[in-house]
Amino acid sequence: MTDLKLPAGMTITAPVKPEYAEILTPEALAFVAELHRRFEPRRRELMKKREERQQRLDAGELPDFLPETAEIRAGDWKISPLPDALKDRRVEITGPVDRKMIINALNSGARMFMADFEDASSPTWDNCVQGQINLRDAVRGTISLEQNGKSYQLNDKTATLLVRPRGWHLPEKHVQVNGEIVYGAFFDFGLFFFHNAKEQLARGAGPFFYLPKMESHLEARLWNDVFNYAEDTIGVPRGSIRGTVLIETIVAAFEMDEILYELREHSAGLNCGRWDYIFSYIKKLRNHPDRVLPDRAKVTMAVPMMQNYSKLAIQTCHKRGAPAIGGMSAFIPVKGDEAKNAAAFEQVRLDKEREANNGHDGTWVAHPGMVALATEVFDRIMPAPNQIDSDKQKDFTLTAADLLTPPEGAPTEAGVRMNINVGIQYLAAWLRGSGAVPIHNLMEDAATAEISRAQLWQWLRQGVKLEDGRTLDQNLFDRLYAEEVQNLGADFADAADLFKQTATGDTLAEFLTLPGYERLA
Ligand SMILES: CC(=O)SCCNC(=O)CCNC(=O)[C@H](O)C(C)(C)COP(=O)(O)OP(=O)(O)OC[C@H]1O[C@@H](n2cnc3c(N)ncnc32)[C@H](O)[C@@H]1OP(=O)(O)O
Ligand SMILES: O=CC(=O)O
Repeated sequence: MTDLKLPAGMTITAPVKPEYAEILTPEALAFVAELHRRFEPRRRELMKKREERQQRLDAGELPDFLPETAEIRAGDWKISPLPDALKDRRVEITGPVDRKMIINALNSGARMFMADFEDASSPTWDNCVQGQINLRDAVRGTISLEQNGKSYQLNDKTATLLVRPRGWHLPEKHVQVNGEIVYGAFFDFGLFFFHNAKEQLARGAGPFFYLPKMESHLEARLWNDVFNYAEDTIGVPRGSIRGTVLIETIVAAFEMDEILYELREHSAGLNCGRWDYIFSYIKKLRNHPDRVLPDRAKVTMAVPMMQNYSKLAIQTCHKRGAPAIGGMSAFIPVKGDEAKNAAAFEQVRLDKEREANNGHDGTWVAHPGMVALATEVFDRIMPAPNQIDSDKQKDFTLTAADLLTPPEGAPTEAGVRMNINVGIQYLAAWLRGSGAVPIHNLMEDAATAEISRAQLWQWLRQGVKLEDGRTLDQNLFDRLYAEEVQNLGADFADAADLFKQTATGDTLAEFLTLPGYERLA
């Protein structure tokens, strides 16, 4: 292991492999330390605001458009013009920062690749630092790999890179400044930006980011201030950084204009992060008996509440000259079963056609096998590079209730069992260091696992009536849970314990990845 030269006040409590020193350089760490010193107090204040808001929601308040920002919503303004590299984003593939996946994603034929330190990655120390090494090599076009007798290297034509750092809530527990933990957002963004921004600009792209899990425009303002500071510090022009904000909390859906406005010099639009959005709906409205959702499989993008969310994002973005990117269908190719495979492709086709017809400017896919299909759909429905200037959704109107009215239907025993089974299987993989896995032929990541455990928590708390008339009480839950755990077997004991803690605790844990992180190396 290697001794690093650390900036004053910084400690690192994890093993540093020799190659990590190429990323954890004194200059890069000094930059991360300064991000922490300047911006951590505001990050904490914003987390406190989240708690206060939750208390008001728990007491019966409902999210709504903010009266104090009405002028911004009514104003006539646009985001800065998009750089050429971000004008056509018809298909974006996403994946963890694993070396092989990065190469495969960049070669997949998708226009863009979002490399994910968030929901698709389990934030072990090694994943986070090795991920930075992988991305550094990807930016420079030198990434390659020999694995299982196969040689991986980049094609001549590759996707444009976007990076999703961890959200404001996730700590990087191995790094401290003056005894305070440095947060993952500062660590991931800081290291990536420091090492790659100038190189990316020189290659005709730029430091492009996806910004996850924000709950208000004030959180977007903090990112914008971080971006200004970062650009000035390394000496690149203002507006070099472009961030696409995931609208993936029910509260942020009421601040889309305001979020674009805060980031207007750095914005690359919005994305409908549907899975976290559903999780957030459950979490934020957990105390509201009239806002209980049916089984996860029934909360599709076709239900009115989700259609309204997609259309509002499109309308808001286009009014501001910004792209509105669609979301992730969890269907992935099914091996060894033609009929199921065809059904998965059909589901993705329907989802992408709905998005393109609504007016989205691009979409997400989880797997290289879905790139050609999504491209064919967008090529057919969106002949121009994007739909920003189209009239689709121009006249769309909605009320707060249209975003908040849940779809009809009661949960089922099968839905309860599926949430337990998938949640535990996912957590077992996450604890082993994999943040995205195929389970029952669907892509599962942290966001989908959050839905599983938050639904169970809310259903139990509300004593919900199942479709067959029985009440989901503790006795019934305990029986179903015990049966599912037994079916999974002893290897899943640790994950089952963590899952139960986050699905049945006295209070609903904010994120399952927080207690989970305490168990990670
Ligand atoms: C809700 C949200 O936040 S969505 C965004 C975050 N989630 C994600 O990004 C998930 C992305 N998807 C994945 O991670 C993967 O597709 C999984 C884990 C679901 C399935 O992966 P696998 O089990 O490896 O699938 P499969 O065996 O079919 O893969 C075939 C090949 O495609 C590659 N592949 C699969 N998915 C991806 C991807 N997203 N990016 C790059 N390569 C991929 C595999 O590495 C494998 O490559 P190889 O043949 O060279 O070994
Ligand atoms: O991050 C994306 C989502 O769907 O959640």
